[in-house]
Amino acid sequence: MTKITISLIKADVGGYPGHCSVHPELIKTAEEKLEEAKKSGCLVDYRVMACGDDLELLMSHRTGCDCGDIHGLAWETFEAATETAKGLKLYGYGQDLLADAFSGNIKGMGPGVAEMEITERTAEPIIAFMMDKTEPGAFNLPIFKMFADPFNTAGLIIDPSFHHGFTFEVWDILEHKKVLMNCPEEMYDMLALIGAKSRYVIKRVFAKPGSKIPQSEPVAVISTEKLYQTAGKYVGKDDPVALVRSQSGLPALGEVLEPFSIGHLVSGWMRGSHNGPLMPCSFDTAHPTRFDGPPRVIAAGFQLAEGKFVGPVDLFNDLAFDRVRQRCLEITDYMRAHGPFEPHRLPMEEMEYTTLPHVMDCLRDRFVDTE
Ligand SMILES: O=C(COP(=O)(O)O)[C@@H](O)[C@H](O)[C@H](O)COP(=O)(O)O
Ligand SMILES: [Mg+2]
Ligand SMILES: [Mg+2]
Ligand SMILES: [Mg+2]
Repeated sequence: MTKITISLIKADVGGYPGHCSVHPELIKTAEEKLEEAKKSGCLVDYRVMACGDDLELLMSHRTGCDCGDIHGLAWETFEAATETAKGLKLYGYGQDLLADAFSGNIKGMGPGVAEMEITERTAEPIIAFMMDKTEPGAFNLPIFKMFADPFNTAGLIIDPSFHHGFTFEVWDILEHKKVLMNCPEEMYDMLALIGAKSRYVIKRVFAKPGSKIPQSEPVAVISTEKLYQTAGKYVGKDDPVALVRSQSGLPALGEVLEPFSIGHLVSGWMRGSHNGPLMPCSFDTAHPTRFDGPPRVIAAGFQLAEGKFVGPVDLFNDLAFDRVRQRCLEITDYMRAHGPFEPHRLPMEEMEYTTLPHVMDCLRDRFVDTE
């Protein structure tokens, strides 16, 4: 059977008001471009979604990962949406389009990319996670819990088809290196890395030998693009996305969603410079307003049908997540009370890529030696 590729490519091409949400006209522009591509046979299917001020293009096609045509289509779609944003004088139009022209692969040009080429199973549940006002490392804890924590995923204990665990591909995003680590065998070593979430990020998860899923195909993939590395300065947060497959030899849907019941602390929020709780929310409430936050995550659930998307179901639009939302609001009050003090504000090393160094530059000459 021909494989299908799922590409989730996102960019902030303008918000309204400020960095709060995506205007419906941008969604319409993107849908028109992708509908054309579907009619021409370039795409099998697509959905356009939004989280905060980020425009999210979910596409299925048969041309594999890193395909120039698909990345070019995403780039052109973001350019068209930028024109719409410009016309409406939306805030920061074209914000994440850091390159002047498309050059074959959208990676390193500003947008975030999560792509997987898979053999579609008889029934293929897939979840697209989209975050705003945070960075790729925000996925480390939930992805770890889904695929490696038996207190989260009962299947690791009781389902023989994945009792042997999973393999994680971890990237060092500063040194541009990667390593494959097996869980549970190397769990403690892996946690030593991925606990440092601003540097080491989980890029992919693979099934192990003996699984129902081919080992060469990822079961989860996360966007790891760091905008400041492309732009050389702070131009907004990376606002990552992820694709996760589920059920039948993989964590069940409920095991995939369970890690988001914590409201774990992530960095981002106001000016990309603060720690705060990641709040799971419905599509309709993914508009970060309080202190430009708190950081949000939405989950869109689909079944694949020969590459077509059946869905989405707005998975966090469920009262079962009300209590975590309440807890996130309490944590928000508590963290906000710290104002400019750490650990609400990020530590100095992580402020290096924000606008704070410019303020520090002005103070430099005033310092004299202590005794
Ligand atoms: O982090 C933020 C935006 O991130 P985003 O665009 O979602 O990646 C915001 O908090 C802005 O940094 C803040 O609103 C200030 O924005 P500017 O006035 O500098 O554009
Ligand atoms: Mg923005
Ligand atoms: Mg954003
Ligand atoms: Mg951003």
